[in-house]
Amino acid sequence: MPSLQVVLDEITSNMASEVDRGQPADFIPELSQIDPGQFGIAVALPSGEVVESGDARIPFSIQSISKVITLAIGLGRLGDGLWARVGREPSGLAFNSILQLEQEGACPRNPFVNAGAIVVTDAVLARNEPREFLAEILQFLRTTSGHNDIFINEDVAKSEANNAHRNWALAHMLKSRSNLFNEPARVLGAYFHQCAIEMTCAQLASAGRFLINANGTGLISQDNVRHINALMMTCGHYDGSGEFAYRVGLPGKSGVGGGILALAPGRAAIAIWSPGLNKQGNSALGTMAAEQLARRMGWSVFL
Ligand SMILES: NC(=O)CC[C@H](N)C(=O)O
Repeated sequence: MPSLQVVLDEITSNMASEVDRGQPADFIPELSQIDPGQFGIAVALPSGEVVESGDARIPFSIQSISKVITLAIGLGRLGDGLWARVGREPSGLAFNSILQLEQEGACPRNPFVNAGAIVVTDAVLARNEPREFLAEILQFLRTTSGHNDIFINEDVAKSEANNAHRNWALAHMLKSRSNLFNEPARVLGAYFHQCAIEMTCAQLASAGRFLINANGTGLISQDNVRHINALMMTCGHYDGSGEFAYRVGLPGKSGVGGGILALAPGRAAIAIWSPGLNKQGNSALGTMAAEQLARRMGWSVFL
């Protein structure tokens, strides 16, 4: 088995020479400014050791990776009751697609497409204040990562709120179908802020360890670990989920900030960041790096 540090350094140097780095998200103006030349990777092992390379200590916007945390909290709190409001099937459509919600009724396909994530945020928010909801998510991430310096970037949250017309459409559609308890503005305020949490690769990999532990942890049951891994594998990269499973062979969740959290069950939690996105809105170099890492370490769950 090659040394993990050597493999990560090799991948970082491979990525430095990639010319086709994708485009940073353009629908959140604050994110469109970010330099696509950056690349970071960190791997957290069950022992707690974290191995990293490249820009692994630069905070980035975790965006949709936050949906994994709200799902973990939602499943813990509501159990299977959550599935009355959101499905568990891949959508085969873009993360912000409106199509299925109109065609199929109130229940979004899965908790990772925006419509489904907005429902999960609504369910976890319930009657609480948005600041209590956000404090709970930050606390979850600080506890699991062991890092207290994890914060929300208000400018990113505002930038999205002012431009996320599709999310406003989705939230109003959900409300019109009686699958939102709170008012759209209240849910989306919470949702834009959870997406605007910033973390480094080193912090995110450490936090991700709660999802590679076969025995569950104090925070989440073994069943929920397995269920969340399954959903990350089938739905975590939207209409790029099949491609990610084919190339990488690991459960993963992407965000339009260019981050990816991938899990090698029982072995490693992996965080990769590079801001340029591919056509499906997933990190272009992040996917490539995850593929190289899984192959070099023999970590694909499909052998
Ligand atoms: N895929 C993503 O990261 C999307 C998150 C973004 N905040 C949105 O709701 O559109």
